[in-house]
Amino acid sequence: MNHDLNLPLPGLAPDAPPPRLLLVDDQPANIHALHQAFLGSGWQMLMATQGAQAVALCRERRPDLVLLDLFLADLDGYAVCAQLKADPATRDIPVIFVTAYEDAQCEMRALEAGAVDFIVKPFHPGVVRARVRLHLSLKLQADQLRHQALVDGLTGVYNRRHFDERFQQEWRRAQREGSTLALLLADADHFKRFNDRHGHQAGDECLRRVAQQLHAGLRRPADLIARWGGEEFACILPCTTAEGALYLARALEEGVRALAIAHPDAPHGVMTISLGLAAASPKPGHDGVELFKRADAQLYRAKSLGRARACAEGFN
Ligand SMILES: Nc1nc2c(ncn2[C@@H]2O[C@H](COP(=O)(O)OP(=O)(O)OP(=O)(O)O)[C@@H](O)[C@H]2O)c(=O)[nH]1
Repeated sequence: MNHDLNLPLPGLAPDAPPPRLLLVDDQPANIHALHQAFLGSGWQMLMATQGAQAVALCRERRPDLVLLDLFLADLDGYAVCAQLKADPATRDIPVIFVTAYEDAQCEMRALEAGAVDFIVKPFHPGVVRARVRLHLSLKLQADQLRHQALVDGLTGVYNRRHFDERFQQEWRRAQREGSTLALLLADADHFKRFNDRHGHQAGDECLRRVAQQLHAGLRRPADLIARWGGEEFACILPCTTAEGALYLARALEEGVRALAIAHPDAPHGVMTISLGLAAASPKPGHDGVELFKRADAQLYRAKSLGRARACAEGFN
């Protein structure tokens, strides 16, 4: 039993899945020896005997850490590490080299290629575990910080900064692919009155529930919701026409209404939202500002028609 593996891993949330390690070595016996070092950890082990296979596994399965042999039959470890560091999807995965070459030049090259550590074979299993634990916990803590930077602290949906970035990406993608992108703006109705009657804490709780309901109501993996500010939310709906977005917006409105959050000072007696949306097939040289203006005008129309509804251009 490796007792050090039973210690809590700093940075690993209690409900998080177990960490995933990728072991890369052209000799199955070496993979077996590394694997033995982590027996009893409950961690997930992935294995590769070739460099290209290791890179592909990193892209597909996103391990939390890679233990990488220096000499492989196809790509050498430096090339594997450099490829991982060059790809935004894999660059944050820490790489530890494990090699029989106790040579300062090799170690320098490994660190220059982006490795976080260098272990010489034959290794002591306890030392490998200690180093892996250290780099794994640093990586998990960095993951948490990266995640917090994208998320709105109150509601748990994405924040406006992340929304702006993703909107630009989706806008460019729609330009390239000639597809239609819809933008949906949603605003809680008479929210000032809700705060005034129930207090800000209850207002915050209400916003959390509305945000989670909106999030749960999005149907496609590429759809994204963010808190746009205050009591307003924005959704990006890639590959969606105005008609499709209106269908979704109506379902979102019904979903929030069905939460039945008591709001005695609002016409329906419960919290409702108003939504405005617009869709565009972006042309080269156009930015998304106009789309925001058009969605905002429809939100204004929904408010002025009595709230608790969704409006889109060309639809009553
Ligand atoms: N509790 C809480 N209130 C917030 C938060 N952000 C914004 N608000 C409040 O939301 C209210 C928005 O008020 P208004 O913009 O007048 O809109 P409204 O009362 O919702 O009225 P309509 O939008 O016209 O239906 C203000 O009282 C803000 O203080 C927040 O994070 N928590």
